[in-house]
Amino acid sequence: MNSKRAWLVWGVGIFAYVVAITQRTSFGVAGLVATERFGATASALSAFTVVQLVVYAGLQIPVGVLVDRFGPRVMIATGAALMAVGQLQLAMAESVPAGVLGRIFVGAGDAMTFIAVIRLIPLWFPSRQVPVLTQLTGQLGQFGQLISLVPFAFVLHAGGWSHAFVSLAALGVLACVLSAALLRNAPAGTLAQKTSKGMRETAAELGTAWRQPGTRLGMWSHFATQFSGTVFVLTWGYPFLVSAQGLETGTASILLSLFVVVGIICGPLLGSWVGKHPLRRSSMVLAVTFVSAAAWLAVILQPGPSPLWLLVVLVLVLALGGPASMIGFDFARTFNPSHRMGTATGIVNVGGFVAALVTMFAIGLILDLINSSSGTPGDLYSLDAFRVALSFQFLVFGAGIAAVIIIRRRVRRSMAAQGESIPPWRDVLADNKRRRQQYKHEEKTRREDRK
Ligand SMILES: N[C@@H](Cc1c[nH]cn1)C(=O)NCC(=O)O
Repeated sequence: MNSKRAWLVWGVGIFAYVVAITQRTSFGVAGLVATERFGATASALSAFTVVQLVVYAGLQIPVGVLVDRFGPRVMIATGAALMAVGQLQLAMAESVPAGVLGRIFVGAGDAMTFIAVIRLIPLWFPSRQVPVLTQLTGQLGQFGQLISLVPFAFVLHAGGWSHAFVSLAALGVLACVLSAALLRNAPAGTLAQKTSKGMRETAAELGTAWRQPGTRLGMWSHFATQFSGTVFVLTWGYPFLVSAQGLETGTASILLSLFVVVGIICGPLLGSWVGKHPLRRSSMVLAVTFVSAAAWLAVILQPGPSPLWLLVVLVLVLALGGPASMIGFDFARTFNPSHRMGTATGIVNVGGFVAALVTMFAIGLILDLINSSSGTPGDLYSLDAFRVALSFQFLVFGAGIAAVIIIRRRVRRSMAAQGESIPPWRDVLADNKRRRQQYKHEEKTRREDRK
């Protein structure tokens, strides 16, 4: 355990996840070019990403079961190969259906990657390192967005559509070859756990994982915290910043790349906060969700384009949703036995992506409705249209907040029935103050003893 081999396996897993995120986010950067290439309306354009995410979200639970059966190596390599096929198809596509077919392959391959990479960690590392490495995996994977935003965008604008997507296919082939050659499901001499559950047993496990309120708290936490940032990065963020807010494309790319920086800085901080306050995880979820909704409100209520500082604040707050959504996986891990973790993780991961795809589709639809009813077609991405369309998010924020509050009451009731009660904030803060004072007092005594 924890040998050079373990780090190599983790490194290759991270590389495969970075490549998956690059494939996932590439279409968001290509959105404006795609509008011209396919002559697509806003809702047809969002169909590319919506279909991709439907496939991704729909495959989460089956993939969890398959990872248990066949191990992460096959799943990661197959996922990378599928994404390469999808991007090749997109490179050649000249119609909306042909392009959407490519994104279906990308969504399917992407669905296989994160769960399988996460599954490698407990097989190769001691359990005390698992939470931190899981958070780091989630954050490091987001570097894939930077690849989309900088080199991919460069090739797209300099070399054209086909070159850009063929390059992404080549990256997928590289991830596939490296995964097949270097990944191992478990250290030599360890028997990788394989299950051979039948359909009925698998369905029963799924039902048990779903009935566990902690799993649903994880799913709704993922739902509430992740969707807005995902929508922003994958679809509407770039056209909103460039066409509606009037930013230069370079400035918009820099703003989008802040997502990665915030994740890398805040992920470990949030992880350590969660470690110290495991009974306050849902409060952190609610705080991040409220702040995201407030930042959107401030931007949408601006009479004209927002000042750059406000857009930076919006991006920073939305970016916090990524690390906060990892709290959902923490709920899955701590409320389920290890043999049900894959299924529970799959359920949690569905939350944020379902919320994101409903939102991005609705925004596209509203933009089209406004455009077709305005009598001055052509200004599809105007600021006023975006202000109306983006307000749809408040419904989703509201649903997420309500669901987290309701389900956490259930979780707390069942914890209380098992003798574990949640101390009020007042007591926690008083306890922290008392501990700080005690520490200061001990330090002072030690210093005086040394004199
Ligand atoms: N919560 C994300 C990962 C993340 C971390 N920071 C920003 N995003 C997640 O659900 N990942 C699943 C995946 O397939 O990427």
